[in-house]
Amino acid sequence: MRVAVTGTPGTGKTTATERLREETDLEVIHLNEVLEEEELYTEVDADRESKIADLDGLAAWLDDAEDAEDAVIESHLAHHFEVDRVAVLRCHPETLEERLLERGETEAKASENAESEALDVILAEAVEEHGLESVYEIDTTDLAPEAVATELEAVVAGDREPSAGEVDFVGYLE
Ligand SMILES: Nc1ncnc2c1ncn2[C@@H]1O[C@H](COP(=O)(O)OP(=O)(O)OP(=O)(O)O)[C@@H](O)[C@H]1O
Repeated sequence: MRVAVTGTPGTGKTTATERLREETDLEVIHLNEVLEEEELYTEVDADRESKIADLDGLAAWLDDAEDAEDAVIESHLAHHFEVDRVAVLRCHPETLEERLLERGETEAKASENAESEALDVILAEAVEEHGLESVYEIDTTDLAPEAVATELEAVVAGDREPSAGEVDFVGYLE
């Protein structure tokens, strides 16, 4: 079973999957680390000061990595790969913005991500690529990282029903 954990930056993917790694025997792969270690990026986007992932390179790396067969793949890009289930972490845009500013991101990056979260961008991509029956939304706004990890464990174990479209932050944009 390969499960993607995706979501807008700041929804808490890294934090929750680290808890998952500590508390269970699940294999957790942080794609950001793979991208850095294997230099799987095509160019550096100067304006945003971020690297552009080489999606084909990452897909090939996942195909070859023995421990990636049965694993939790964490990244805001994780839903672009071959996986059995997709957990989409969500967070109210205002809370998301606060989390990102606290983490030291710029105002521009924080508000851009808050808007993208309000527009369900990653959820829509996940549903388009994997279908409603494979997507599980987890609203992390009022959940501690341990509780998010518990929800993720339930997704992996098959103890949760697929859910997409239950979280609605569109009012934030009005
Ligand atoms: N459940 C939570 N409740 C409150 N704060 C959280 C929660 N999860 C993470 N945070 C905080 O929010 C910030 C973003 O978390 P984290 O880095 O895990 O997000 P991410 O989704 O992995 O982001 P990125 O895609 O940029 O790697 C961190 O400062 C973290 O401490």
